[in-house]
Amino acid sequence: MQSRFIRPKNRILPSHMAMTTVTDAQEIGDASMLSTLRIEQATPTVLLFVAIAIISRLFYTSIVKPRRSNLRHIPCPDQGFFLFRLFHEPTARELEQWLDELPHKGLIRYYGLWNQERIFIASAEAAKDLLITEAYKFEKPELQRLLAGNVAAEGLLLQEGATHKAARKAFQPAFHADHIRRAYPTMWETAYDLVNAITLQSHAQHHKAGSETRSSEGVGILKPISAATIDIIGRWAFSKDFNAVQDPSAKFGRTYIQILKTTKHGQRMLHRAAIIGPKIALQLPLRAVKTIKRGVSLVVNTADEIVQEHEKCQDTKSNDMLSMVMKTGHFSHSDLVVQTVHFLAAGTETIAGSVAWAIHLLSRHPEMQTRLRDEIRQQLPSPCSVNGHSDIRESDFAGMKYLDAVIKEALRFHSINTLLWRECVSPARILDTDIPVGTKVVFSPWTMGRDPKHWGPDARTFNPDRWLGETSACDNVHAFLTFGAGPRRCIGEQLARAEMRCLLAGLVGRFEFSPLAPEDESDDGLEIGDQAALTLFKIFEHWKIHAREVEGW
Ligand code: HEM
Repeated sequence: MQSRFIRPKNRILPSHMAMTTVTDAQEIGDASMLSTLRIEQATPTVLLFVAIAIISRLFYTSIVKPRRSNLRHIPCPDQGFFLFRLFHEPTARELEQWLDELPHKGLIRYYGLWNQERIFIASAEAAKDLLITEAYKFEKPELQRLLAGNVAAEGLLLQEGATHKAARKAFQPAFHADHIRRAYPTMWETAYDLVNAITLQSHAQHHKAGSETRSSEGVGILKPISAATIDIIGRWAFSKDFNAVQDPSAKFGRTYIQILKTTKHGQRMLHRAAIIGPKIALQLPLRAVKTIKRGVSLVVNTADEIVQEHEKCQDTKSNDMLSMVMKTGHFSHSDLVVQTVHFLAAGTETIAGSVAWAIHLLSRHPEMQTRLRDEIRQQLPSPCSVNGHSDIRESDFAGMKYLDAVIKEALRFHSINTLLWRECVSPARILDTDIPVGTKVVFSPWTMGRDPKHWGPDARTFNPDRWLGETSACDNVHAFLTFGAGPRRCIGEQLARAEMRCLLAGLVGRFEFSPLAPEDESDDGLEIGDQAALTLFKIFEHWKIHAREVEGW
């Protein structure tokens, strides 16, 4: 074959190539020419195959599969032409609309991202079948595993089958009421730190505004609340003082809050990531991806240090969650690291978001806020009083009916988990419908908590008094799904309720909260939070509120 190798002008060859003989060069030239030719010839063919594969898959999932579905008889809303909604995952608000408008018998069928079929649990009876009766026939689907596992690691929430049952058993004693009860002094101390942090922020604002009147800018309370939840889980579960509230620049707290907080822009990125799939999205050279990866690696290293420290002093009778779990001998070192990362995630943002929603709602209902403040001040010592913060006991909260009613109502009205997912892994039955393996099932603590069929005509109104009546607030216990139900029910529920008591009591006892722009906001809070289907991060980082100190406590 004639040599067609031409040394490119101005091209400096690396030294090892500069030694290459002409023959070598010719061969290399011929070979590279051949492969270039092959690639050039092959590229259109490969592209054609890829295009055909994508179109065939789209055709199958969008047109053939829905027509062949065994679940076609389940009522389905009109979602419009599939091509226009291919990249859209319906939000909890859309599901709520279907729940109201579509006649159904407890199940609704709809299409999500990439036109995939979903079965929506539209009644408390159906929720009972999914989460209790048939619980072990459903698992968490891959998309949710990847999204949650990326930040929260494959801990208890994402384990399945026998592995889950054994792990849950090992964790159970640490979440016993007695152990939670002991956390009250720590939680109250953290509430004190939180009140101080917000006071400082508000003073700094007044100073900046140059007056004693409240600043029109408001204060950002979400980060200090998140920091408080990090400090509490650190102290209660791991005997670790992250000091995140007192020192907002402390590395762990700052980084952790950065991973979990989001902006509207961040939410849009998350939605796009869900479209292309988190596996691919997490490989993209994006700043958000780098921030998450850096943050997660810090969390994993910290978790590793925490576990190592516990392993070194196993003899000392530490009573934190990790020590109790280690004593069961169930987990290896690496399992414990994973679970530590997991509990840091599970036990922080959920509570911070719920407290933030409660404050948002109370800020919009001053009469409820005043009633709550009166109860708090009558019943509890100020966390700022000399011994007030360390002497608190669970029994001090015993008569605080209105505080508990406000917490239940905030959890009902704004369940932090808007949508949760399952995939059928062995033939199951929900109500009178056979569910085939592979079916994606969605339940929504948010819509279920606001369904007038279960909660009465004022279901979409924030009304803590509904919990104080003689009769039950709803017609079916499974209509309150904020903590899930059955064997996968939230293991941290009692800890979360205790923490919400302390943080809310500290905040509302001390401050009067009011919205920055009442006329532009609503109880639903779409302006400050998101209805995103696929994420937990429901309140935007930049949300601000007026916080005025109320003297006398
Ligand atoms: C207001 C706060 C909280 C809310 C609303 C909440 C909500 C939930 C829900 C709905 C589930 C069930 C998920 C599903 O079935 O797919 C769950 C599970 C779980 N939660 Fe929570 N949670 C909160 C606080 C906590 C805390 C404080 C912890 C731990 C310290 C925690 C740890 C877990 C774990 C480990 C699971 C998995 C349980 C299992 O699968 O066995 N959560 N949570």
